[in-house]
Amino acid sequence: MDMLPAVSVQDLAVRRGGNVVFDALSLDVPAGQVVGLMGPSGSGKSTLLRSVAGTQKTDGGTVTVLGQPAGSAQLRGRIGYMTQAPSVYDDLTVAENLAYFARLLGHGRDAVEQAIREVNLGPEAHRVVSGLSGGQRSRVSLAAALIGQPELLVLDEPTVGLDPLLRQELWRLFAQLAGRGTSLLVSSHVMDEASRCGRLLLLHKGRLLADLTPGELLEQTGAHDADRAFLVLLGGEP
Ligand SMILES: Nc1ncnc2c1ncn2[C@@H]1O[C@H](COP(=O)(O)OP(=O)(O)OP(=O)(O)O)[C@@H](O)[C@H]1O
Repeated sequence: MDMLPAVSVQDLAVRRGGNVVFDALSLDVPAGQVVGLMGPSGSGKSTLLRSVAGTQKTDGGTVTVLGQPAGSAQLRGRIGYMTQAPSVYDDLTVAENLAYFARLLGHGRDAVEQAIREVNLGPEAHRVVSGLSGGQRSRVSLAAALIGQPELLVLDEPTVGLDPLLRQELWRLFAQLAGRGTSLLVSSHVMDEASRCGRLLLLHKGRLLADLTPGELLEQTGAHDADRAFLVLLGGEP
């Protein structure tokens, strides 16, 4: 059965501070999968995620999210968005932060407890955020995005600063969420995370360089790992 894409971007144009980030970017994010948005620093990943979340001023084209224009009020509570910089309150505990975000969305204590469990922050639940490590703080932001089990998760480099074990746990969680039907758009510039995704969108200088599965990426480039494959696509050395 063909499902509507979770996100459809058509001819998107975005300028930021006088820089043209996208001039006519078009792509689809299939529903119910972990879709990796990969690309080097400055390729436009965060700008695309902001456009999907509805927080980016755009200069042309359309971004349709779960059948609605990006940023529309009907999408509130249907999307969880985690920005690159932790966006939680330093002077509150983990649980207090999440209770606050849950209240905004009309959810109760169960939703808070579930989000804390999913990111493995149980032992830190009653610690003040300012006293947590960088990786723990980014997991608090992730937990905030997970509250209420949104249909689409838009996650900007959620595994930055995490040790390999935690990264592995989070990718497992993403796969579980997709198994339940959640759509995930996850950015990363760590190419070895590409193999964890169901599908990959590779951005380079504001253009879509490839839209394929991790298997197709290796097959089409003849490379043994995603890092090399990306270089091959860029026209560099295999
Ligand atoms: N506030 C800003 N003002 C001007 N230009 C910006 C601004 N933010 C981003 N840009 C430019 O937009 C382009 C895309 O940036 P973006 O942050 O989307 O890339 P990215 O792929 O997410 O990078 P990274 O992996 O380093 O986070 C870059 O050329 C960047 O310099």
